[in-house]
Amino acid sequence: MSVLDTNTAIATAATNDVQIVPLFDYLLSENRLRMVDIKLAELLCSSEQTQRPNDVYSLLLLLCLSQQSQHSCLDLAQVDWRNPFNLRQSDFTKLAGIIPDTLSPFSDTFTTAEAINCLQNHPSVGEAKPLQLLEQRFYFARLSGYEQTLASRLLLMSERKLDIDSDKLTQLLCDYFPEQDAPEQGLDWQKVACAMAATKGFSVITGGPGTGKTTTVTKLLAILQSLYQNAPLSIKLVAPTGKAAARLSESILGAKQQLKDKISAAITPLIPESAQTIHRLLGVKPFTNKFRHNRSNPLHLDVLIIDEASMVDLSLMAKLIEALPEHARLILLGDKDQLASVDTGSVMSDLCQGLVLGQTPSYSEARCAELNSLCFNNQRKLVAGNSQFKLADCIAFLQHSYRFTADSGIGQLALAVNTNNSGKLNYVEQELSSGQFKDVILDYDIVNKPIDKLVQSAASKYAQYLNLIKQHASVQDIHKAFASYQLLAAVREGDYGVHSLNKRIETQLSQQGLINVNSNQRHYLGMPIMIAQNDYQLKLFNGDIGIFMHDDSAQLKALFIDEQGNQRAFSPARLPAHDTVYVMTIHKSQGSEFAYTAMVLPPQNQATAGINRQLVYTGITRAKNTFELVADKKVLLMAMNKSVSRASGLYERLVEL
Ligand SMILES: Nc1ncnc2c1ncn2[C@@H]1O[C@H](COP(=O)(O)OP(=O)(O)OP(=O)(O)O)[C@@H](O)[C@H]1O
Repeated sequence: MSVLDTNTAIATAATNDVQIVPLFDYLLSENRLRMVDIKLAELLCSSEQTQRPNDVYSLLLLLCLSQQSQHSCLDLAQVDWRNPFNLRQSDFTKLAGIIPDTLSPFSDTFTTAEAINCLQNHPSVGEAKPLQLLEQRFYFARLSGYEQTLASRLLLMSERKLDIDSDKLTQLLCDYFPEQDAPEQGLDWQKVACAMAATKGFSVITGGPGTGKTTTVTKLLAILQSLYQNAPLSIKLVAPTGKAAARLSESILGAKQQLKDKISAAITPLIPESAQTIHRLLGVKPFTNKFRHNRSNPLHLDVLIIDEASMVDLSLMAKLIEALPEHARLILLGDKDQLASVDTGSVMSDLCQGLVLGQTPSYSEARCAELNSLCFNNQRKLVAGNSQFKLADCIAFLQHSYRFTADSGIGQLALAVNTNNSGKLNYVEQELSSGQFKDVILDYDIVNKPIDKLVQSAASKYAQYLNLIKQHASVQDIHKAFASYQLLAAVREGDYGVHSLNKRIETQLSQQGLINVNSNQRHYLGMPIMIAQNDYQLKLFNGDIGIFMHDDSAQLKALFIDEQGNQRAFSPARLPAHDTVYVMTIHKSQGSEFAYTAMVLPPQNQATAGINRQLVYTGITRAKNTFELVADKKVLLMAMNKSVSRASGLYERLVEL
């Protein structure tokens, strides 16, 4: 909307039965700003020395909003000074109620340079002050501090000289990655990734689903233990959630099994099989947000592997890295294209900035020579690029999917979405209609299709675990059956949101006599729940899934399986906040996989701003064997076209000037 339109709208509205209020009062009334933001801005702008209090006050409110959207900072270069709070036409064209008096609190001629100038001169901005400015990035000091800690520690780790027997490493790489096993087209990127991670104190191994991240890291651990056989390394495996940790344990165990002919009997026991959550590794101090392990009480380990690293937020990553002993190696695993962490920051995608599918990452001349020597008998297979990013030589990108080959609809659909390629989407549709792809179901008829059909289909899948409960099957088997199917929703509210669909599925199962919902009791036999907030005392974490069953004394308990495979029972009264989970949001599904994953996107008139490429890609890549999409094609295309990123200065702190 142009400023002219807005002024016209305000003038028009003023003649009607609406009240015009100052912009910030309006934003407060709409819950877009919080009172705590206003108070903070007042506090920090109260100083006499402030030259431009009104502008700094407004900038602070923008910073608060940007932090609430999980950005690490406010990128002043990205702000539209004529409409900085992203007001819409509808904010000014109400027939009743209140409307804001202006589109922008800044003057018509205000610029980014002016914003930088007034912040630079403000007493609360600067070193050891509550606010910081780094070029055009405006920070709360805490988040700037985390970024700085992370950047400097990662750089130190990457630059540390390692004592490695290169001849032995070359031989081991040759043994674990024989030439005949390399993918037909191109380089064996898994071999390159192993060589990279073996020769640096810090490395990232990123890749889409089934590109062999776990297989590669298992080989890497075998290689590292072989290199240091005289003094075996202490290796720890972690993931951000219990579910992801359980999945990592399972995958490492599977990879070890598959590689049993390659890994020697002396090395096999030195590769850990059991992963834990990051919180468990760091040791949470009850009732605080502090950990037992920190800079002054470092962890006891030589190598740390973090899986699903895209889910780890800036603050947790910084605390984890601070708790590493100086000599430790760190390896991040994950898919850079998935949704960023629930909390502030986007560490994984920041570190993987600039990687493009089908292209060789940009490595330095010296690094290419080293890798060509270790992996390719000095043939010039890797050619140097010109990246200024100081960690470029630490980033390995796996590009060949072993799980989803060219004849897999899931892999092709994920690729179409991830690369916003509508031609590829058409190809998937054609292959589906000719019966070539058997692992995908695309249902675009969301408008005419009654929700009941979707609900019935989900209920028929959930009947399996509910029948197992009736048959008194083991808790493990019941959990396994429940996890074999999952319906994912993109939104919480509306007909196609989590709340409504959960209710409908519950009603359907109840009508079929599979569950017995009692209006006097919230919990019932067979009810699946997901924990909604961390409880460090009970060691139940956000995202953990429990199912209500009867224990030996016929008491109704929520039964969970922890990441070590042990079962844990809790009576309903002890449980932290939790929700029914026949349907979960795509956000909550991150770090999990399901044999059959169904995903529903709301129709166009209910689609919200949060539906984007990363969200849909994350949903698709949860599917192991079958993926079903129920969505209006227009909404799917709109999501593919919308890629989101978070403001952060991590990459820039690591760029060579
Ligand atoms: N070099 C390879 N040659 C043949 N098969 C492979 C190779 N690497 C991995 N695989 C197979 O591909 C499948 C996926 O591998 P893996 O689990 O290591 O991938 P991932 O990237 O960790 O997957 P996820 O998407 O679950 O994170 C496994 O069945 C594995 O055995």
